[in-house]
Amino acid sequence: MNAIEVQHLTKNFRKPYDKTLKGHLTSLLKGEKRYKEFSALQDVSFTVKQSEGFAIIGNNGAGKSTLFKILSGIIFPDQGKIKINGTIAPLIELSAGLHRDLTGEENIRLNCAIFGLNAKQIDEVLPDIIEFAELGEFINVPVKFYSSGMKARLGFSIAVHIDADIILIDEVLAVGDKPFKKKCNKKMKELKKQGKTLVVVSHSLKSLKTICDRALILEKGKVVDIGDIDDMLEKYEQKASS
Ligand SMILES: Nc1ncnc2c1ncn2[C@@H]1O[C@H](COP(=O)(O)OP(=O)(O)OP(=O)(O)O)[C@@H](O)[C@H]1O
Repeated sequence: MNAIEVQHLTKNFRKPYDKTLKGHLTSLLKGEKRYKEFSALQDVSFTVKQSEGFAIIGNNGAGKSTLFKILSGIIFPDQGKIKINGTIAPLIELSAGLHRDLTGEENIRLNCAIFGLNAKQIDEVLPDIIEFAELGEFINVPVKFYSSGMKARLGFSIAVHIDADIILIDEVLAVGDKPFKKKCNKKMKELKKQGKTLVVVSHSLKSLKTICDRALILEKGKVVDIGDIDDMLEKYEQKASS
């Protein structure tokens, strides 16, 4: 069964023309357009199978985060269809989903409640999330005082413990230290064995190899290729070095 089906997805954004204030005012008076439209995603189609590890690879600005935001329901596409079979836990951008004035523990409770866990379920899962995050005393400190690595620990730990069917992981492995990255990789492999679907964005290609079965290469919002992870990484690296 497919966990995710994406068909002909297109997302346009508006970018202001690079003009001086005088230029903008002149355009305004002349009734000229002050923005140009561009496609962050253009006719993107792919499927992710259940319990598959699926990587999205692409250079800066290729559209990876935009695609993740659409999959998580944070923003909507202009065109295209998405079908998600199951519950989804998005771990996108480090601080997204974490409230800066709440402590680590309060953020865990809040995120679990938003995901639909009741008070008893939250009490059950809370010790596991705290233990995995390894934040020590900082679990009782507001998140605004956390480093990016600490936020990544908390976000990752919440996302992998709330028992979602599909987990979206965006670049979290880039900021964690070596022992934590190792622990995350191990956890992701365990989750796959349990039948969870993982969709991962990372510039750390080596770690993708151990977690993902297939990959999609995005370039300027368009799908270049989809296939076996080793083939796609080789293709991407060849392109980068040419
Ligand atoms: N809200 C927005 N308004 C206007 N343009 C945007 C918006 N969000 C993203 N973009 C643009 O869309 C394009 C794709 O951005 P996106 O963040 O999805 O790329 P990415 O592949 O995740 O890049 P990176 O690897 O640097 O994180 C970029 O040109 C970016 O400037």
